[in-house]
Amino acid sequence: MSTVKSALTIAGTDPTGGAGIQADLKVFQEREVFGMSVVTSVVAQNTEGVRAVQHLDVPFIEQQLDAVLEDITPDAIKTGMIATVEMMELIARKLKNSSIPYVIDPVMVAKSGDSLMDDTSRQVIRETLIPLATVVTPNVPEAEILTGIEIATQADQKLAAKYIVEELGAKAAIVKGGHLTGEETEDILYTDGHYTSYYSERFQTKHTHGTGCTFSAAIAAELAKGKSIEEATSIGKEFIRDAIQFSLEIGKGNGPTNAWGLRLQGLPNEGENVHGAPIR
Ligand SMILES: Nc1ncnc2c1ncn2[C@@H]1O[C@H](COP(=O)(O)OP(=O)(O)OP(=O)(O)O)[C@@H](O)[C@H]1O
Ligand SMILES: Cc1ncc(CO)c(N)n1
Repeated sequence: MSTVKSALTIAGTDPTGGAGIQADLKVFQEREVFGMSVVTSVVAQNTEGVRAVQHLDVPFIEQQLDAVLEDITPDAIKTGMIATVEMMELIARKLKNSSIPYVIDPVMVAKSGDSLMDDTSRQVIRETLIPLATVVTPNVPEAEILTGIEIATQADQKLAAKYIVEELGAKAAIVKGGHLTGEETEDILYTDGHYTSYYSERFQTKHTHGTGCTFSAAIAAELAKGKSIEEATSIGKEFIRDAIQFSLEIGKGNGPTNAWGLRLQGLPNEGENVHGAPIR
């Protein structure tokens, strides 16, 4: 029996591989958990923006979920783009009595500004999915929609994180500071009555496609390995820092994060792989 832990992502797709399901699977692989995925929406997007979206039928999403869950029990679950109320209700029904750590990245708008969740769902996610979450990882605009609190400062981030736990019923919330300004980014975790801040330098780069997906997938992977919420967030923050510092100039728009991080700080030398080992 394998001792490798597994994680399941339930999310939308990005054919350029930088966000959504594809990003999550790369992060799971890099964090050494076995990655599994259920697709909710197929998105025609690239580093420049979203061109079109097709939502899969809810009964078909259910068939995918059943196929995985009746075979393999994941050690952690992450949801990303869950665009409609019907999809949320399905996932809530499936996860209601589960004790599997569950990370919600409440994806609403892509970096390009394109909407990935309809208006009703932005409200309904509060009642359906958030109460089931082990960790919710909103960026500033998402936290504002979830809580109704305008966020401009660290104190506002704290209020919002506490609201998501105390009022909406999540076990923990991390209000990310990527959208604020300053020399550092500060992500604020609230859980069990305590705040913890996670910092990194703010890199001046436009290559931030998929940062939210990468961060939350890394946290889910660490929870799958049995780490505490605080430890998982700390590892996730280091992981996303490296993935942004060495983000990849791939595509014509905002390039993707680099899940290899420190191991690929530039292009590999000719004849070598990302580990610096010869390609045979
Ligand atoms: N320029 C930057 N330099 C360093 N860290 C950053 C930068 N931008 C974002 N981060 C960090 O990346 C993580 C993801 O945050 P962000 O707010 O960008 O997520 P997001 O907006 O949900 O991303 P996405 O566009 O994928 O939805 C957080 O830990 C945040 O602090
Ligand atoms: C499918 C998907 N999920 C999340 C994001 C947010 O980056 C995106 N661009 N696409």
